Amino acid sequence: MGYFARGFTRQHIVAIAVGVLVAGAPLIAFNFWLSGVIDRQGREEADVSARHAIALAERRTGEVIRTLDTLSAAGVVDCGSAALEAMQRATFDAVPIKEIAILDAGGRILCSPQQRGTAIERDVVRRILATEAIEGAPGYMLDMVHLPGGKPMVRFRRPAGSSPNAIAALVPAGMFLPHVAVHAFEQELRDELNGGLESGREADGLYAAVETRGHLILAEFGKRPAGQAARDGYTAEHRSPKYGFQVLIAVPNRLISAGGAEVRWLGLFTAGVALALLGVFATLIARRDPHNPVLEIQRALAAGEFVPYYQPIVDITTGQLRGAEVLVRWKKPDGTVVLPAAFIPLAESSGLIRAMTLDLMRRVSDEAGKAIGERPALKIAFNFASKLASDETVVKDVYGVFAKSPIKMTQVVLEITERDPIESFAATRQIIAALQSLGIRIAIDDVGTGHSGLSYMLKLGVDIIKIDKMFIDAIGTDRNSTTIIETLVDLAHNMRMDVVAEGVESFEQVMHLREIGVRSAQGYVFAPPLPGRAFLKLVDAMDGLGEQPVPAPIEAAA
Ligand SMILES: Nc1nc2c(ncn2[C@@H]2O[C@H](COP(=O)(O)O[C@H]3[C@@H](O)[C@H](n4cnc5c(=O)[nH]c(N)nc54)O[C@@H]3COP(=O)(O)O)[C@@H](O)[C@H]2O)c(=O)[nH]1
Repeated sequence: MGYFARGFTRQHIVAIAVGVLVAGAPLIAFNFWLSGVIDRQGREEADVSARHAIALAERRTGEVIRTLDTLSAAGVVDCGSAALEAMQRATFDAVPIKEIAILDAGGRILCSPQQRGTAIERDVVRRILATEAIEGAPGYMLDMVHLPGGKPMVRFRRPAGSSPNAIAALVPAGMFLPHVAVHAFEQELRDELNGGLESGREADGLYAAVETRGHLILAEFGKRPAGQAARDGYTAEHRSPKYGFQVLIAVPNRLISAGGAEVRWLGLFTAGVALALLGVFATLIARRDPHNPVLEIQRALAAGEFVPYYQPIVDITTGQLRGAEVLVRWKKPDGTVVLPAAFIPLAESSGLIRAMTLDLMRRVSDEAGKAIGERPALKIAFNFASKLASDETVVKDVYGVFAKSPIKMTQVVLEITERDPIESFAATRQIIAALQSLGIRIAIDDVGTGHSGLSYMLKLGVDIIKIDKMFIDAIGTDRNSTTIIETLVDLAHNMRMDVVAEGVESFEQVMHLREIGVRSAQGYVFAPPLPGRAFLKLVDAMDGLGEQPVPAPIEAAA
């Protein structure tokens, strides 16, 4: 109890209630929807059954009328042996007819192939309950007949030729409403109906009837619902356009819903399992390790915690600002600033580097776009992971950023490092060409540190080479490094490429680089990577300076 009291706060209870609601609402909605579908289906089935029953009653009536018409036309008007034989054959051929008889003008049976004995004897045991003319069949009368101990019968009768006699056919009432007429019902309904029809017992709330327009009931089972019972169910009614018969099938709602019980349970079970799986999935997502570094980067990216720092690039022959290299920093909400070495490798391996690079470009455009755009001589360089340089869709994205930016394409430099191997030389070459066609320039970064070989990298058709700090550090101490730098500078000049020296930390290095013909350099001797505001101040301050000697170092801001 103590644990419960301590462990569950109001928020927990609200969260659980919300969870139950969120999980339960779709189930309730689904159940609601399913009930609607089942009810609609049940009603449609009742309608279909009623239409079947009407079709059947029409077919049977038509068959009886055709048979009697044929006999009458063939001269079957009395009790001669030929007439009796024809009546016997017709009884055998017409499925619904159980007996054909010749009646006298008073309606008494004169003879029938199925009946032996005198007419008087037969009339004593046969009772006429009701009589009505048949709509759509001129000259025909319909009698409801009761046989002793037998099932209810329907008798069709017409004049026998021009004689005063009549010819009549006896049809069991059940022929107008057999169980096949309701075959479309769900199993439960079928059982009810069949049970009702075959056993004679009252179907539980289910009612079906075929009646004439004058409400003479030809066949029925069940108890006709009235009042509330009628309101608590659905009644399908269909009328025969030929003979005016009407079929009524009344199904209580209880049976309609019962018909779909299996479907409902199956549906609810499936929906429940799907929701449970969703729940498990959602829990797993919620429980994902909050310290997963890739998720952390993803979150920080969405929160805008990756910001650009700008390291100035200086013309060491004039002292003018030539532009800047953008270096990303992770500014955490607690104020700590994380250097790229701690997250760039993971951003690259997880694929987040693309979003990060494009985000950085947009931020630079927002923050320094105006200042840079107003000074066309300034260039802005971005580190461009070699993975990105082999993805052709990136060209469109980079274009999308700078097409809307005050920074012109011709001011943009993308630095591809020599340190990482190139995944596909052909694709990279193509993408570089596409970027260059926009006016963007491409630099090889960290030259001298990779395994690809400079000549291989140069085949990519780049515009700038950036000499790595490693060689700059060795100026004045290692002759080989100095020779390598001189060779690189010569090579670059011969190939009409620009050279930028990186990681320049001393005035001696600046002097040496200037002597061997290097014009652009970046390094702590001028400035560390600066946050946006400091960089913009520097851009402003450098405006007034004409051709000046190399500027004095600026204090690192981060
Ligand atoms: N794909 C991307 N990679 C990026 C991005 N931003 C940075 N990086 C990569 O991280 C590497 C390390 O960057 P950083 O820690 O910012 O270091 C740079 C400078 O701060 C540092 N530097 C510059 N001048 C000096 C100096 O005089 N002395 C000294 N000790 N260090 C100096 O060097 C790094 C310059 O990097 P680069 O020119 O790119 O080689 C960095 O190397 C990038 O690969 C990014 O947005 N995307």
